Amino acid sequence: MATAVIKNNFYNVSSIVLKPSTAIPTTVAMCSNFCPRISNRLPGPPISSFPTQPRLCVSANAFSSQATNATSKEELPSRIGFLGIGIMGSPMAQNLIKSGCDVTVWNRTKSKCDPLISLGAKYKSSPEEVAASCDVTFAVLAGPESAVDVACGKYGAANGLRPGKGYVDVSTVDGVTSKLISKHIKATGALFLEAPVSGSKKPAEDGQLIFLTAGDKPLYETVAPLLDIMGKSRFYLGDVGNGAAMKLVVNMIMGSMMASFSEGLILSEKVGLDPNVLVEVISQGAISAPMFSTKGPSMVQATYPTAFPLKHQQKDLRLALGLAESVSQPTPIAAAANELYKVAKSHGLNDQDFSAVIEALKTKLQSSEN
Ligand SMILES: NC(=O)C1=CN([C@@H]2O[C@H](COP(=O)(O)OP(=O)(O)OC[C@H]3O[C@@H](n4cnc5c(N)ncnc54)[C@H](OP(=O)(O)O)[C@@H]3O)[C@@H](O)[C@H]2O)C=CC1
Ligand SMILES: O=CCCC(=O)O
Repeated sequence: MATAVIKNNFYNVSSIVLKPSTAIPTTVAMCSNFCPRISNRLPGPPISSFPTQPRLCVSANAFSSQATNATSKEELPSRIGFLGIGIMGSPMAQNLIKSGCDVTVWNRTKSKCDPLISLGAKYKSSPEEVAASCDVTFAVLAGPESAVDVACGKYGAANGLRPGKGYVDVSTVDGVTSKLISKHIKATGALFLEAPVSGSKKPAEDGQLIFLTAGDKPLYETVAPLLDIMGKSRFYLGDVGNGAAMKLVVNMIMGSMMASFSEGLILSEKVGLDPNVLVEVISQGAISAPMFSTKGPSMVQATYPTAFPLKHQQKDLRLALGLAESVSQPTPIAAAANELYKVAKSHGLNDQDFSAVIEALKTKLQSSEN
């Protein structure tokens, strides 16, 4: 059982029901004032278009007795670094800047930093320089290799860290990689938090991400107000590796759901049904999911505007299968889904949205490749 922390209070998560509009419980509704109050403590102009949806903060039961309201006693980190300005990193950094935070950015492809620099961000030419000039540095990188390289490589962030600083890795990686990065970061005397996110491009833009954190609790408490600017809820899950594992399990389920949904859309059309009607039927029943309603109509049109790149979904399935293998847990559905994403990649769909996996099921596409 997990407990929810909202302002100074702890709640049994199962007793909290988030409903739209007037049905929001008082205790949860209190939290809608949370971020503007925090943001007013940050330097810079007040937020005009800041998301005001409720924030839910959850920590694993084992930690609930120590959990405190992070907003009541922490010193806000005044200089924030951001490494990796991609689909996710860009809107996340943008929300911090718009909230008045002092943000310094770096990206391998420098031009992607330009819009953030226009908004007031500073720029440094290496992860090392960013980490050296900031109190807390966030990283949102493609996967294990880039996350290790940017944190621990030549000119990597670890070179700029020292006691009193913190490093928060938001990239989706496996637990082994996260522990390796943690070891390097902690060897400098700095603190480490893994903080992969659930939620895609739009939730990142809207400050509605779900943070799955693990690692140094004091750093979690320090960055909590920043997580609340970028997200709608945060989970503290204990030791490094638990956040990565939670993220991989979630994305394993998501990847399998999308593959199954794709089969359903294709089959419905083949037997003469309107796949748009299938999307509508699904939306009204027990298997309704925002993912199906949001992506279904564009999948029927065979368009895949990228929110979550297909190559990253296949990476996450690969890492999830490794996680399952490490504990000898059969995951046949995820293994089959992974094969489908690999076929989609072989058709050059790497950078399309992961919903493009449906293309791997199209007979015409497959036979034209044979
Ligand atoms: N998009 C989504 O919906 C979500 C993504 N995630 C995860 O967040 C992370 C980022 O995703 P997203 O923003 O979509 O991905 P993008 O592909 O848009 O961005 C990847 C980032 O990693 C950088 N990068 C890649 N390789 C290297 C390298 N070798 N050295 C240095 N930097 C490198 C890229 O730099 P450059 O610009 O130079 O290529 C870019 O900044 C991934 O781990 C992903 O799985 C998590 C939740 C949702
Ligand atoms: O890692 C990507 C997750 C995408 C999502 O949660 O919608």
